Amino acid sequence: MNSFFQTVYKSSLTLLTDFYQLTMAYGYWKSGISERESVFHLYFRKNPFNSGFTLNSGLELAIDYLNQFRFTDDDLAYLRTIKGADDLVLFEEEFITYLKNMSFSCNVDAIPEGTVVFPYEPLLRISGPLLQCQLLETPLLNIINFHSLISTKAARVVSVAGPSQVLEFGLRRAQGVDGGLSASRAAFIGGCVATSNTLAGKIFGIPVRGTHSHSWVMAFDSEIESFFAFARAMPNNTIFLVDTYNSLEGVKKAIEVANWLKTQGKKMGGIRLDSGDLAYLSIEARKLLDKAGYPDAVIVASNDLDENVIASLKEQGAQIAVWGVGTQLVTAFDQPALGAVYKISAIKSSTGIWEHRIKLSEQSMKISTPGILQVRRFFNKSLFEADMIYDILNSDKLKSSMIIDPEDFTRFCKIPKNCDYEDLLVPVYRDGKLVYSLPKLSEIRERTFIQLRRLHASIRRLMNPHHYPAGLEKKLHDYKLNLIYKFKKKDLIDQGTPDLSIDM
Ligand SMILES: Nc1ncnc2c1ncn2[C@@H]1O[C@H](COP(=O)(O)OP(=O)(O)OP(=O)(O)O)[C@@H](O)[C@H]1O
Ligand SMILES: O=P(O)(O)OC[C@H]1O[C@H](OP(=O)(O)OP(=O)(O)O)[C@H](O)[C@@H]1O
Ligand SMILES: O=C(O)c1cccnc1
Repeated sequence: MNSFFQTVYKSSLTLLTDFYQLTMAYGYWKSGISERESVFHLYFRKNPFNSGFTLNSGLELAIDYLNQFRFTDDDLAYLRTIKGADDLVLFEEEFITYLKNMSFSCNVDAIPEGTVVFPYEPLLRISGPLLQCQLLETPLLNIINFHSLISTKAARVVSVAGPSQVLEFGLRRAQGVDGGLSASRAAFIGGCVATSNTLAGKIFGIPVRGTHSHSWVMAFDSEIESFFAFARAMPNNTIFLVDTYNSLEGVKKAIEVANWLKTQGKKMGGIRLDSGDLAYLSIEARKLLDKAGYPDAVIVASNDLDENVIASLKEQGAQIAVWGVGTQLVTAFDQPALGAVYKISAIKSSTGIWEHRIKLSEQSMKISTPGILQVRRFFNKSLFEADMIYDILNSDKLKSSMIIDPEDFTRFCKIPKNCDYEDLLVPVYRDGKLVYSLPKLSEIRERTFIQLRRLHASIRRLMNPHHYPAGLEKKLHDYKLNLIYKFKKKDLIDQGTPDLSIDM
């Protein structure tokens, strides 16, 4: 892929961040701590769509963003124009010069795209100068939140549709230009076989597919004339939309054209249904096509489909080989945002010692996890068993095999014995240099399939899925709890709350 952002936007995207990131950057610089080494993690707290998993994606676009992360003269000229309340410039010239000379120097570790992930697991770990890490909060969230959301939705749709294919048809109802393009890429990673979005095909190399619209049929004096014209124009791409006037009558007309195509040595591709009772119509259409000698002609269905409608149609015995899914998929209709956050979890003191940081909240789910985190996935030959979030500064003492739910410490479990394991976050940048070799989009999509196969079916099911065990390693949990008590309930520690030892 060429740079997606530069292809589409042709200018710097460094200012694609919330303004408060720049005011904080200025504040760090004024306070003399802009270069202080710090660690941030990007993670979400709840799987979307009541799903049992989330499919991680968007890393390549995050890399694309980071590769261009520098302030251009244009960006700086704009910053000089921004004024405060008393009409004085906000950013002094020396700070502008600091930004001009800034070059990306962070370490980035990330979970590869196409990996199944779970709440509280860091998808990205950014460490480096405080000011740089801070500025990156908004764009990284923007990219990863949307991408992972749509990939997860696509994985759900594809999992119920399988083994039939899913085409992504969403561009016309996507949220804007990037909403359409990013969604096409994310949907492909989630398992769609192709997109109707031709620019996404060009930029990302996703296969493009398409049928024709109602306007095509309506532009001719009769439906059959329109089918013949389409067949003559493009005899190798003949899926006829049959529902403009009457679906089953439309199928009969498609069969007439198929008979003609046969005389030309060509085969009709099939038909598309786009309204009415898709179960009934597909079953009847299948009978007509089979009877006419076209058992290979595919039936494509579209019309506001999502994973639940597809599951219901399959239960009803619908004879649909290809599903065209648009609006519900690319807008993540039932849950339009993932809600990942980006929090600082450690900072080096002026004497070079790592100090942990924690964000407190009345809601336990919103309390951040301190440390420099990694995710260890345990698995047996066929299935993923459990994920452990641990602090790498404490990894040599990783003896405990207990994980504890970050939201509810009464929920814990032991990692089964004799599992293999792998650490999910892999190096992507070292001192600002890209050290990750980017997989092809087709490889990412393949990874999705393999990853999903390794999740127990009860975790993949659409409704009320089983909870995959993913939690904090016991020492990290104890340490976090201790910090919470230290900040909030110092008196409880004095009374001897169980197991609060910190020896990190
Ligand atoms: N057999 C079925 N079972 C469950 N849902 C279905 C079935 N057939 C179609 N649907 C879905 O029901 C929703 C509404 O279908 P409906 O036929 O009302 O669509 P429509 O666009 O109003 O059709 P029409 O153009 O005929 O008015 C769509 O999401 C469609 O995919
Ligand atoms: O329903 P979705 O999942 O969003 O899938 C895309 C929809 O877009 C098209 O409809 P539209 O009425 O825009 O054009 P058409 O004339 O091609 O049907 C297509 O026929 C689908 O119904
Ligand atoms: O090719 C199609 O059939 C198509 C493309 C976009 C939206 N709806 C249908």
